[in-house]
Amino acid sequence: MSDTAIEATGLGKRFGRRGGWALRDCAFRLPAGRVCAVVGPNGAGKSTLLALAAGLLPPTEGQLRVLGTGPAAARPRVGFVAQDKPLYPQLTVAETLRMGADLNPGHWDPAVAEQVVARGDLDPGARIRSLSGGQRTRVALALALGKRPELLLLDEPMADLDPLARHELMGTLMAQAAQYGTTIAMSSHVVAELEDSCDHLLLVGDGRIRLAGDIDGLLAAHLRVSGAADRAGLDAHAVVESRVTGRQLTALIRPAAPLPADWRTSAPSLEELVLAHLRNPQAPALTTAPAATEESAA
Ligand SMILES: Nc1ncnc2c1ncn2[C@@H]1O[C@H](COP(=O)(O)OP(=O)(O)OP(=O)(O)O)[C@@H](O)[C@H]1O
Repeated sequence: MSDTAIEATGLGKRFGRRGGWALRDCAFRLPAGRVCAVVGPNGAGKSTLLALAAGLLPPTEGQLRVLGTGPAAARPRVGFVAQDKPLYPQLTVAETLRMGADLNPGHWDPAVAEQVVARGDLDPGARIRSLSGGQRTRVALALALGKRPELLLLDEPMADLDPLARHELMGTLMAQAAQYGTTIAMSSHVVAELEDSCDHLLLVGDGRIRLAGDIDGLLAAHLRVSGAADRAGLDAHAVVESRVTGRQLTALIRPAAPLPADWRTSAPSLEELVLAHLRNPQAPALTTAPAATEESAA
């Protein structure tokens, strides 16, 4: 089994010959067994990236390896829940799960799928078209989890779930990851929701990878600093954002040299780190790949 779930090199996707690039020059590695948050503003390219990894879209340029092979070849081992949760509206919940079993001979876990549905109090005889958005999400997640995939790609899976359902389904996902070593890549706009469950981050902005790597490593590489207003003191460091209020300078930096002794420092939270990069699209990118200890600053 490959120790890498997804690896992209020079990956680009353009829709149509004259369309703009939805993704460009993307390079990152997601090690197997990680739970990865995929974050970024609207239109950044998150759905495109997940659909490429699911083998539903061909890349325009570059390479994408999934579970040690091409995305199309990896599809039987990958569960994908798209943003619009496509299901057959005329089928019942039970028929949908039976279809899941038929489509995944030899690796279908009926107990997992039925448990996800049952916890939502869904009537197995109910037609998909009669379900609410959140209930459909539950059925789509049941299908994806029942497949017992090695890699789960989830595009905003929690967006239309109520808080209790979010909590419960996030718990189910984490249990799956812990029990079977499933790699999960999950996009969301709610960073606080990902903080406790994810250990890896992909921040996509304007079709580029802005941050990629182990969350602890990315957080450790950044410092929130404050001190006397002297921007020159920042010159030695990679600055994500800085602000002067009166005589006070505050900044989020990647320190590259010893800091002045009178600066106060604190560790940023994941939400602070992500928001600072979203507010400052020109901030230098950082990609860390644990196995290769590769680091690049663009
Ligand atoms: N099928 C398509 N045809 C043409 N352009 C597309 C298509 N799908 C996506 N795009 C474009 O690619 C870019 C990235 O879109 P994508 O859906 O991947 O972003 P996203 O990060 O998932 O956004 P959101 O957070 O709003 O869901 C956007 O500019 C979008 O307009």
